[in-house]
Amino acid sequence: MTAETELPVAEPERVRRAFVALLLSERARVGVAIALRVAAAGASTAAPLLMGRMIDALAAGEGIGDIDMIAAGMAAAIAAAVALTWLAGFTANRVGERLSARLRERFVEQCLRLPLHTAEQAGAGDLMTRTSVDVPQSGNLIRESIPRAAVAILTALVYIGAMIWVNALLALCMVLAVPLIAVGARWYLKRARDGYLAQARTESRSGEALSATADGARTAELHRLEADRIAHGDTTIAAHWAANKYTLYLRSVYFLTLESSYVLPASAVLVLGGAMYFDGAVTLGEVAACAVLSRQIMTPMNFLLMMVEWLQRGFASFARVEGIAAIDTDEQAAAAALPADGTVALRSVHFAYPSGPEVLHGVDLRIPAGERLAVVGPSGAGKSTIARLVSGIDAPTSGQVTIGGVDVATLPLSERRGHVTLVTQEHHVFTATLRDNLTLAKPDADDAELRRALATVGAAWANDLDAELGGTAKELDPAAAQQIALARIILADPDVVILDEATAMLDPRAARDTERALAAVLEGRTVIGIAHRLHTAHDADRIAVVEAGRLAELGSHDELLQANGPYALLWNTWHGTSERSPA
Ligand SMILES: Nc1ncnc2c1ncn2[C@@H]1O[C@H](COP(=O)(O)OP(=O)(O)OP(=O)(O)O)[C@@H](O)[C@H]1O
Repeated sequence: MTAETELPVAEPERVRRAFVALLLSERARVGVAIALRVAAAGASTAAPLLMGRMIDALAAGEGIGDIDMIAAGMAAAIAAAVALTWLAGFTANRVGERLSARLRERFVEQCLRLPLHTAEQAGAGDLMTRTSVDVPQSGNLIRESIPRAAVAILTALVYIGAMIWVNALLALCMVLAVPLIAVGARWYLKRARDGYLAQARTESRSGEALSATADGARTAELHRLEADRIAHGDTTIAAHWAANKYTLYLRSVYFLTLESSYVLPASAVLVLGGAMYFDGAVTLGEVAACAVLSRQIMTPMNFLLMMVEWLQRGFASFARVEGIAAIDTDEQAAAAALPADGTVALRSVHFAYPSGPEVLHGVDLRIPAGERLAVVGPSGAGKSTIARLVSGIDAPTSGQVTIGGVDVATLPLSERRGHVTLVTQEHHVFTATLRDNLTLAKPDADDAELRRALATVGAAWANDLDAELGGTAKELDPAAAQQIALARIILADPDVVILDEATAMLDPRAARDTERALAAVLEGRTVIGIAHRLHTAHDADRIAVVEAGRLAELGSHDELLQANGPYALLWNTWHGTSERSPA
């Protein structure tokens, strides 16, 4: 097993650019939501201002008619504020939903484009946590945190503007809140990003540890590894717990500073306002309006500062989601040329799995287009590794693998899929109709084409293309699942097909039947069969014997028996004689 390498987390600059690009993709709607919010905040400042005006009118002994007019104005302002706030919230939610849907779709597309070796090395836990925790959290960021934070900022700005308009000196009292908030926020922000990233990372690891233990429960039991697995689970859970506790500590300190910060300015407005009123510098109404506004400002301010925590957490998740996009999916790799045909060539190919020893030590092999080659050899010789290199899942450490004269490593994934297909014994049937399961390989295939493909692989059971398969709907037996996988190849129509243990799970008779059907279908294509049973090798045009990461022999069945080398030994052993002998 390879050591797991975590998927990357996007750098702050990339996160910023991705986020702005996402917002700009809905710029008109975002603009409307902001305008509505400014209007709503404007309407809610009118009420305290009119209240101050009313106090002054009462103090000046103005007539009841004027007071009524002001009261009516206040009622209208409150009604407008309620209506506009609702409308602004509604618009912001709709935009948020659209943006978060876009984010989710993009994430799925990026996951599907991930090179297989990257996904394999990352392990299921990392990708699973990004999907189940970070994508929803990023959705919340876009749907709730950002609109709410924007609302809070706009509202606070409008309130401060209104205070300055009433009395700049009283508005200045708000500054008293700044030092405490600044110190608290600075302390928190310095630690929060790393804290939340560590929290997400440790959550992935504990998820990975638990799912690996559950998946391999039988093996763990068989090899008495229960204690090891439990200890591993405990360690990852302890790390997750410690990371959670740390972010909780950050929040506890931060919120305490926030709570204390906003008592100061409200008190200062009353004390200073009182003194100024007795000096005749302000009216009672102005003091009252500023006092109400100073309280009112604290609601969005307080909310905004609490949002910093949500925003931190949201952006930490967004960075993990965006990290997937940062992976070089080699889609960008320019396809300088496309394969001319199905000729496969390996030149001086060396390969080592990450952090492992070299497993292929200079393999040279040329398979002309249309040839059927069987690769045989003892377990661990490197047969499957050759299959992975030819299909482009891994790139050689040195040397070159080409299809139709083009380096497989330079072929973009989408192109590569059209030229080479690797079939293993894992045949996944999706919970969907038979038609959907097949059109994965060729989206525009019509029913007649699908039926032809099914008939070619001998899937006599498959006559209803609308039948629901997979999951609880209809559990398919391995042979039927394999027929679907093979029908997909026929539809995908690649130049090169690699069959790696593709028929290993079937009983020999079924395997032979399928291979016969395949032989007809694959006529004209290059076929590389990793042969675990020698009878399949016997049918091939040529046989490559791989031993300890090297090509030991190459030739037809008859030639190799004549040569009386490793293949002859395997063949004779298989037939019950251990001595090498000519065919
Ligand atoms: N994902 C991996 N990470 C690290 N080493 C690996 C990995 N897959 C295979 N190996 C190692 O590479 C070597 C070649 O393995 P490979 O699977 O290619 O052999 P094989 O000939 O196909 O064997 P088998 O017939 O048992 O499938 C072996 O030593 C194996 O342990």
